[in-house]
Amino acid sequence: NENPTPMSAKSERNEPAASQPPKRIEPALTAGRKRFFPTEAIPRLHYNDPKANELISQERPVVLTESNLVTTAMGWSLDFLKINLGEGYFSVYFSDTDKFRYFDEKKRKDFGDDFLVGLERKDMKFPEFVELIRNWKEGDKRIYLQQALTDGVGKRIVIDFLGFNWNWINDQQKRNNWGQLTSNLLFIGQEGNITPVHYDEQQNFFAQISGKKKCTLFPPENFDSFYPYPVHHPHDRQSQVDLDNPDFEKFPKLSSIKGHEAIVEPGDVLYIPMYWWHEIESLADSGIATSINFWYKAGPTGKIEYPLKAHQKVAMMRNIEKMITEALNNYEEVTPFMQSMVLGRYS
Ligand SMILES: CC1(C)c2ccccc2-c2ccc(C[C@@H](CC(=O)O)C(=O)C(=O)O)cc21
Ligand SMILES: [Zn+2]
Repeated sequence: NENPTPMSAKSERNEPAASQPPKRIEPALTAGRKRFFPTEAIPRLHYNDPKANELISQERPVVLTESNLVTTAMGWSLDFLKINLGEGYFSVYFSDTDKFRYFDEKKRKDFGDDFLVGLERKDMKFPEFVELIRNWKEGDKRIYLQQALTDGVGKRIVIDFLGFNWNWINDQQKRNNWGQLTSNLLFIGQEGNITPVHYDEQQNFFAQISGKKKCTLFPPENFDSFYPYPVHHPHDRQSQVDLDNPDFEKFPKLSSIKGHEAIVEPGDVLYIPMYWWHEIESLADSGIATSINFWYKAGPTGKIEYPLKAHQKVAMMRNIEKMITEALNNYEEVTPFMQSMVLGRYS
């Protein structure tokens, strides 16, 4: 609220001092595009609720409220950032469609650029990005800024950064035996932008600062249903399927998926467990979407327990795929090689 009533005025009018915060109106999970698969709501719990900590320790998604993880960043409007983010260059992605499929620059050399359908990256100064996003109109390429919060940012940003709820998140890192915090990335994109379904190999506390994002998650058990690109492909870790027009002939196992959904609003933190598939849609009519994520490496595996967890099998498949592809040194030989190994022998 722009002009909070001064406390004195309140007491004169004998209003209850701290009136209850307005009841949160649950945004209908049906917001966003229609889906061909069933979904269930991701639990939404107070960040100190023991049940929340239980879910995190079980590597299951949960939306945490009231954590104040990034409350000091709530004032990071575009104008504020223009003044305080610093003079550096920022990575801005452009897409011809509403989809922003991640690509690994390092893997582009082997694949030329034909895979890069309508996606490109430009480095620019923040004010230029602000101009673009403010003057955007239907028909323009969509834009998405992604930038690591590292040194080089202005001192106001550093102060706000130091004001994050590090006590809580450092405690989470310790109690769950996670590895190091690898990065805090700042994301600023338009309403309607979609990051298609993919998985990351890190634990992620995903903090929403402005706008609403509809997050649809699927467990690592669904590895077979999402048909990820080959590991050496620039779209490694991304699913080949398009959830908006599914090709059930090419990807038959897609028909049996069930999503876990949440709409995160400013102040919410979504725990995206490592290896969980996730698609993230910046909801229309919710304004510019700003998020900060906290990516943690996995901790040491410790004792192997059977049966193996799905994400452990995903890690194994990745290693085997890498070894075989590199050893054969020929992309085309991978399928016949692996078929010879198992067809008629293990099946
Ligand atoms: C789309 C974009 C800007 C991009 C383009 C090119 C290369 C990488 C990426 C990339 C990586 C992560 C995100 C944040 C988030 C998704 C979301 O919030 O949209 C997410 O997936 C996560 O936090 O794990 C967004 C992007
Ligand atoms: Zn991700």
